Amino acid sequence: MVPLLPTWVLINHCALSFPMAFLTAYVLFFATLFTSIVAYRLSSFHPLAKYPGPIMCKISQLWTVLVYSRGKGHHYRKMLHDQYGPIVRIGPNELSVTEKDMLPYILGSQGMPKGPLFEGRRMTSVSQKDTEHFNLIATRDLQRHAVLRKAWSRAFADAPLRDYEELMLARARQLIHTLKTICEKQGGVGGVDVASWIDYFTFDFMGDMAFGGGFELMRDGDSERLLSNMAMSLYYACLCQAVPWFSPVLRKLPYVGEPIRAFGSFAFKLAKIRYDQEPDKKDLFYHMIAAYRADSQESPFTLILSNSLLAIVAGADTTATVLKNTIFYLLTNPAYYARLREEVDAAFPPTETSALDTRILPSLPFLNAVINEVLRLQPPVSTTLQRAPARGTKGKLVGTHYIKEGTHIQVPPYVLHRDPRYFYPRPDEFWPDRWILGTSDSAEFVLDRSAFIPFSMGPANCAGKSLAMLELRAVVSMFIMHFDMEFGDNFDPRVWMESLKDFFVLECGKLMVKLRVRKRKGFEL
Ligand code: HEM
Repeated sequence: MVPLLPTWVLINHCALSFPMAFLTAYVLFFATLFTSIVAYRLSSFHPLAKYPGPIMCKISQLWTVLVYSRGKGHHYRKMLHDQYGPIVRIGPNELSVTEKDMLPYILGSQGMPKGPLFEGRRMTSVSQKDTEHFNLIATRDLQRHAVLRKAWSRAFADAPLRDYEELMLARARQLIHTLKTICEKQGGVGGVDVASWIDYFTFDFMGDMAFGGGFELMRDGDSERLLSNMAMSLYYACLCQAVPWFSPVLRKLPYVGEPIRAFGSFAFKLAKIRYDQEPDKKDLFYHMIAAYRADSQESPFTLILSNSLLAIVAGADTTATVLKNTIFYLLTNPAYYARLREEVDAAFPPTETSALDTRILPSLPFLNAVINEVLRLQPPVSTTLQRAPARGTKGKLVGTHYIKEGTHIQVPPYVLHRDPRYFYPRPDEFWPDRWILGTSDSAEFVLDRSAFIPFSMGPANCAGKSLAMLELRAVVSMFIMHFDMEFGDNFDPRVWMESLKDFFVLECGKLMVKLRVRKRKGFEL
């Protein structure tokens, strides 16, 4: 409407025809609007004016979209912090922080609710008002988050964990058995893309855990293209997270939105099946519904539907990434691989014929050091832990920094974990021994566990952390026990590193490995 006034002026005073006047008025209007916005964002009046950062970031979020579309957002963020320091302006209204003393005020119990990024990531077309349809991770309202979180937390208490452990070990045995069969068929040495098999395994297990079964990727392959639909959905979610208003538009686009819709209808189908029939074994939703009923009158179907995608994405992809990277780092460092094998073999001596005893695993120092080191160097959620002052509060004091409502903060674990102030020496290198040397902050050695946040921290930290650690320890140990591994012919570690893409969850490429079944007594599957 506003440009109609200059249109009238141009027609009457400059003798322009209506179409020319109309066009000129619109061009002038938007040029003035954009110039004013850019001028304001770069001016000293902007609430984030005092923070350093690249000019492109200060001008528009579209710059961030461009950077993240290439998958190297984690490298870019590290470069920004190396250049500008621990607090960087990474968007017109956004800061990135690696100052660990500020973490409790951002992520911790004195912290803030989730930021707008979580709206951009939503894969289903749920309106802003239908808050009961948001899953846990996408819920920005603190009270609503607390209700949902209680259900998730109860579903990960000790007793439910034992139920999931049984399911996880059954699937892990299936994975090892399948890989052994491949080795036999290939004359003793199986050349396989371990990355795909790990994806199949984590997906099958999440299916068992969340829906009482349903996926058989290890057995049947991925004919429904679940993994590629999930990967594309994550990619689009990653692009939209910086521009949440674009998310509903993108979902509706005919070709581009197809994988998101396919993945959404797949989750709907599973949720429906799960709602209609109780599984034989107690699964995630069995425990969640029981906990939820005590606090809410809402239909369990809504709970299942809204959280089903979250269970798969949060549980399968993250754990798979760490498993793949653990195998990668071990094969790149044969001395560490040999040391880990020694430790695992000693813990489960050849006379032992029983299956893996998971109770022993948390006490194996090198196993845990290796896993921590992988989580440190390649945290699956690398850069985008975002929080913002609660709506209507005007702002929040974060340490000594006042953050106004309408601006937000991200914490990038990838950068924090490589900060020499917290991990020193060799902050960028795979050096598991730092976890064995222990906590210290002398000039020669620093290991600051309070800056180690692969599972985030505070009230919205990873709900599945205990399960993830159980799974990581067990599956890594089983690979070590049952196989001799080396990289496949022509495998180039640089290509692997290049394949790691920060699409909000770290994505990986192919991991070609030669597997040889170990000739060793014991270790029954
Ligand atoms: C190594 C594996 C895993 C890593 C590194 C990891 C990491 C994380 C991180 C960093 C967050 C916070 C995300 C944010 O605030 O943006 C998170 C949240 C979450 N994770 Fe995990 N996760 C892993 C495995 C799992 C598993 C196995 C589950 C089980 C299904 C799970 C369930 C969740 C849930 C439900 C949330 C949302 C918590 C909330 O908003 O309160 N995660 N995870």
